[in-house]
Amino acid sequence: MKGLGGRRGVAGVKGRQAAEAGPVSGTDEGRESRQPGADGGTGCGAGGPLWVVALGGNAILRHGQRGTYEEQAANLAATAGQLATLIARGDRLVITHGNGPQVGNLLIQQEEAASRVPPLPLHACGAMTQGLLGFMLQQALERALARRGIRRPTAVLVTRALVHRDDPAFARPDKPIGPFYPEDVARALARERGWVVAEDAGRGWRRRVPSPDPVAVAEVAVVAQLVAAGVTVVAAGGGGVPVAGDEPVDAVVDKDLAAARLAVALDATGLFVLTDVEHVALDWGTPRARPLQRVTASELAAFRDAGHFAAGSMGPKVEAVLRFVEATGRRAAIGPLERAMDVVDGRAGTQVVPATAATVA
Ligand SMILES: Nc1ncnc2c1ncn2[C@@H]1O[C@H](COP(=O)(O)OP(=O)(O)O)[C@@H](O)[C@H]1O
Ligand SMILES: NC(=O)OP(=O)(O)O
Repeated sequence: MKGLGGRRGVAGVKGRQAAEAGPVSGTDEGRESRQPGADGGTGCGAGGPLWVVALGGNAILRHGQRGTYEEQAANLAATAGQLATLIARGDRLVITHGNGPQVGNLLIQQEEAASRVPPLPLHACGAMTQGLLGFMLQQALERALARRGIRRPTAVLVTRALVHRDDPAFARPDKPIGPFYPEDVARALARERGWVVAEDAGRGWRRRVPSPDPVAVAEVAVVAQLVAAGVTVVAAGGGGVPVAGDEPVDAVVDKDLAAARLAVALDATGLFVLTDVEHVALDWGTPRARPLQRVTASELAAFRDAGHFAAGSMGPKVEAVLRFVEATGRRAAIGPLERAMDVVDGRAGTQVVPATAATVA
């Protein structure tokens, strides 16, 4: 993976400097890095800035929806519209997406039909969700681009996330999957089916499964080749199928952490985690809650260490952007999906910058 590139940005030195300057106005960052000949030697070739974008659950399934195919296709059409605006102006995208609701639902289908058809294990369900959701995103994206008169291929890669077999996460299931339940129903399911359940960020109770830390994304070199060929790539969907050594393991990897691994390995210009809140908040869920608009990585790390970000929801997102900013010295952000371009351009969300002075709003 080292061979994919040195510390020069995909966008070249000028583009990197623009990216490091933190939130930018308009599309200066993109214009800078779209100059001919810009090639950071990453293996991703020349072109516009390369953003790794992690799509949160609401990109595919909104809270309160049951998760029908039609609901998910409609949500993805809206999501694709946001992403198409970026592609249309020349930005290059590698996209990861969540699968928590879908993989949990699929696992229930395995369990409840087990007397009639052989149930498939969790990691197989993860692979299936990668294929299906990637396909649905691919369809939506190519349609959204076609409406703008743009023909740009999208490739969906079934991707593996390399994990350690002795990761402590296997003993401490904390990844929420599947539907939300009232507490009493969740506790009854835990008793009857042996599930681990816990409350999820004030929204209800959910089943939890282990979520080992992705050490690397196995197919990153292929992702780089596709990007270099001008292809928009959907990879590490659902965080990637977790594999320890050469064995798949039953777990669900966090897609934000997988996105950070991808972004660092690809030497991406920026990492953007798109979700359903305007900002990351301190003292979230309390009357003292206040949004973070622009922070340095070290400030954000201090807030993390003080316990501001919940495991299984905001915690991994914060960890992901910190890893990217600390490893590359470039900007990352967490912000609302419906303002994707503003988040990318530094006008919305929580902008995380390397070391320059940042104001905590
Ligand atoms: N400190 C925080 N600031 C903002 N949101 C938080 C915070 N802690 C937990 N959350 C919750 O995290 C959710 C986003 O996490 P999650 O639902 O896992 O995202 P996604 O499915 O979009 O990847 C928000 O909708 C909010 O309910
Ligand atoms: N795999 C994963 O991180 O899914 P969610 O984003 O839906 O939790």
